[in-house]
Amino acid sequence: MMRTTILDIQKMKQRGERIPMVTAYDYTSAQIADRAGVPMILVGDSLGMVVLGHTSTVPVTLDEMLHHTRAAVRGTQRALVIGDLPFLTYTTTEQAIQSAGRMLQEAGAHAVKLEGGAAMAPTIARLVELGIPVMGHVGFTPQSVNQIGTRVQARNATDAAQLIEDVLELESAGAFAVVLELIPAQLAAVVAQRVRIPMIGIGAGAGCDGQVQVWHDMLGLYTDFKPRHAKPYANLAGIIEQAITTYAEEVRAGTFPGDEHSSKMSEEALQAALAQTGE
Ligand SMILES: Nc1nc(=O)c2c([nH]1)NC[C@@H]1CN(c3ccc(C(=O)N[C@@H](CCC(=O)O)C(=O)O)cc3)CN21
Ligand SMILES: CC(C)C(=O)C(=O)O
Ligand SMILES: [Mg+2]
Repeated sequence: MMRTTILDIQKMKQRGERIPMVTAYDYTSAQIADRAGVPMILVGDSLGMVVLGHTSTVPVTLDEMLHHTRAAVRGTQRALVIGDLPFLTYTTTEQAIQSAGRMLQEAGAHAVKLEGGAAMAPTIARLVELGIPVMGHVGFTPQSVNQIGTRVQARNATDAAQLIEDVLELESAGAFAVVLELIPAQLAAVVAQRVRIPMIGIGAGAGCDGQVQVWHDMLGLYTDFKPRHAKPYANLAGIIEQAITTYAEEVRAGTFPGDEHSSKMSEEALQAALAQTGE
């Protein structure tokens, strides 16, 4: 089966097909997402929160991202896997080339994502020139949480106009798609109509060309907080807790393991072994 390419993703927009994307952080989950037919998987730096237990994405390192991306890539056959570049790993074009290069060469990602608007355009243009597909990310950019807090962005006219400019710059720089996070739905819809490249929303309304959800949020696995933009399609935390509770009860009661989970040897072999131990 052929791997999804950035051209396939862009064709989806041209055909008016909406694009589902989900995060995944390891082999098993990426395998499930791939089997479900999701064309793009993001190994997000949100792993700092939902996998590593930090309170923001700021502490996440490139080595941690490479470690998880390698595992996720191994789980996929069809999905395009995007590695999120973490905080302060793309502060110059040279550093971005190093970081993105490791993401593709060492971790096997097929593209990278980085946060920022017009200011990132020269860096993105150079990465694209070198053959590295880049996804942009504007609106609420979690790596700037210490500067902007966690709230809907670009609500006033000035900020909304700036966001439109930012996306146009990213498109000109050669970004193959852009994440729009936590911006008003009407603004996201207008932006999506104005550009040829897919706009992937999270908390940005139904007018985007695609959507992205964090694995743990959409499956009900992360219970520290539930962002407004997240829809729990399952309550896996509850299901898992119940399964582990039942397991613990069965171990305590001696009803697990059963014969079907165990193996046997011949009584003769056992007696012979006991004889040899000097009984
Ligand atoms: N579990 C999880 N889900 C995410 O979507 C996510 C992460 N972690 N970590 C990285 C970033 C951070 N994100 C966040 C974090 C907090 C809010 C939040 O507190 N949202 C407010 C709405 C703010 C507003 O409306 O102004 C909320 O009440 O949900 C949103 C996105 C999105 N990403
Ligand atoms: C929320 C998405 C877009 C992201 O950047 C992440 O999961 O890190
Ligand atoms: Mg991220």
